[in-house]
Amino acid sequence: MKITATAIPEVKLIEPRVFRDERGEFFETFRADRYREVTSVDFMQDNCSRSKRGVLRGLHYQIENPQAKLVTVLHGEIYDVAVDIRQGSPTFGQWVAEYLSDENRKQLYLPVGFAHGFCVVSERAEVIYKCSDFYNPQGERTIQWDDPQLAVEWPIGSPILSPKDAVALSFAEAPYFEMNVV
Ligand SMILES: Cc1cn([C@H]2C[C@H](O)[C@@H](COP(=O)(O)OP(=O)(O)O[C@H]3O[C@@H](C)C(=O)[C@@H](O)[C@H]3O)O2)c(=O)[nH]c1=O
Repeated sequence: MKITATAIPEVKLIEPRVFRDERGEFFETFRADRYREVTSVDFMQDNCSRSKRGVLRGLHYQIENPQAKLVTVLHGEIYDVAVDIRQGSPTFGQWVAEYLSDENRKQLYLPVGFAHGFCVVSERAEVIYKCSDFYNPQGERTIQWDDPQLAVEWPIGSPILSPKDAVALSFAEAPYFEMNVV
């Protein structure tokens, strides 16, 4: 397993060891001892979503139960984005992105204090992610995927959005985290 810091060093790119043979392939999506190198959070919830090409989910975060996330693609390919919303962070307002797929088997780890989103660049994508706290619908916030201040360079235009994501907050009006509490 290879762990690489991204341009925002707290966001890590993980390349698990993939065992391929004539039957197919095998890799560990998570194991507590090895992933301690990446994070010491305790994961509390696992999620799975399936989306079609052109879908964009995000940019989401929880304000009351902030969630660190470990993102894995089971099928297809996504462009996965992490935005630093920790006020006082040297990389506040910056973003990093990685292509995660069932070919490259890369995973992305986002600590608490980041907004998360992804878009689907394959016919379908099935994504699983571990979260370090529970989902709370009241505590969820969404920042506009195309906020001009953030200027995330998405590989698709005119994405398919949920009604909630279509009326998201601008980055300027979104609540942030304090760097020292996350
Ligand atoms: C996220 C979530 C949703 N739901 C429900 C609420 C809703 O009826 C349905 C679909 O929810 P959403 O439209 O919010 O799903 P989605 O747009 O996929 O939301 C997710 O996006 C990615 C980018 C993230 O990082 C996640 O934390 C989460 O915010 O599932 C849960 O029951 N538990 C959960 O943890």
